[in-house]
Amino acid sequence: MKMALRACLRTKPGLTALLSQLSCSGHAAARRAPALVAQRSSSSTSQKIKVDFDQSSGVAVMHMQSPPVNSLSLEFLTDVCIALEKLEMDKSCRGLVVTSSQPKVFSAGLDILDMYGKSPEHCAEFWKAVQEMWLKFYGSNMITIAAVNGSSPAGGCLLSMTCDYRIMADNPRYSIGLNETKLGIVAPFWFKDTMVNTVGHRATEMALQLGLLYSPAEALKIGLVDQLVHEDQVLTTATETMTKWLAIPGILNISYTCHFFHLWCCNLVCTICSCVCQVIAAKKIHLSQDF
Ligand SMILES: CCCCCCCCCCCC/C=C/CC(=O)SCCNC(=O)CCNC(=O)[C@H](O)C(C)(C)COP(=O)(O)OP(=O)(O)OC[C@H]1O[C@@H](n2cnc3c(N)ncnc32)[C@H](O)[C@@H]1OP(=O)(O)O
Repeated sequence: MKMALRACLRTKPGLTALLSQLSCSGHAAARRAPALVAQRSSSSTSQKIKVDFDQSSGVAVMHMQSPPVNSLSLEFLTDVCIALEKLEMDKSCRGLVVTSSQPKVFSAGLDILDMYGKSPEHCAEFWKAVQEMWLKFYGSNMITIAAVNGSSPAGGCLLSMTCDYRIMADNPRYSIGLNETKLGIVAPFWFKDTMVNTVGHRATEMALQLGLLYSPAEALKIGLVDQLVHEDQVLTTATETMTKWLAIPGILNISYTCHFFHLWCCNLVCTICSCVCQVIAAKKIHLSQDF
């Protein structure tokens, strides 16, 4: 699925342009960007993201380092998107591993504090940034592997599902899943679609209706993650796996099918509608709070 989306993006410049208009690269571009320099290995750091790029293997490792739990705030999302954009532009970068520098947590999902009591403008910007992260990872030209070295609820789970492969730490204290229902919120349909593409319809129905968080063993069983390893081995296994994937001829050039392209277009149109609705809702809430 992800490869098909990637191919769509590569072969449809119009769509790419539309996406870039939709995306929040306006505010992203205004911010500092981690630079990738042409040397064998390079390391670039924003406050919340560290990228190590090994030019000889063409593999970059993105470390999320936003304490305490890598919650996805507007600022953090923007940094992630900028870092990804930079890597995407460097054609020598063929693979990306995403992992966490925080102990016990991959990502706690959307930053709840960044959604509460904020202006409608901030909410709209925030929501756009969430969508941009999803679009950028899902449509990435690189092979992406999530090295899930801790708990990964809600938006954290979404982030990992946008990757081609997920390796999780085999620690029963960690959990992963779309738990929005348990928080009294509805997971947006494109969260749902991403999960359907990962684990299928029935497992997604159960997961979303009950707001399930899965242990690593349960997640492996339903296919939400692809591999469990000891937590000390998550990153090394991810880079080894990446090497194997990148050795497959033409891995970055898988052709797309019309079906996937249609699905992509549907998602795009619905995303625009959803974005407009969010803004309207935010404005209504704002108005009602005034009375
Ligand atoms: C009206 C229109 C508005 C438009 C805007 C958009 C609105 C859209 C609404 C629909 C959205 C639907 C989608 C939602 C997706 C999400 O991602 S929602 C977020 C869901 N996240 C969670 O449920 C995670 C909750 N956290 C945890 O389960 C645990 O914290 C953990 C397992 C991640 C880590 O556990 P532990 O290591 O034990 O740490 P803690 O002590 O629990 O936490 C440390 C510290 O972090 C704070 N924190 C945790 N999670 C978040 C978070 N998601 N956002 C912000 N902050 C978080 C926690 O409060 C602690 O802070 P303090 O130390 O107490 O200050």
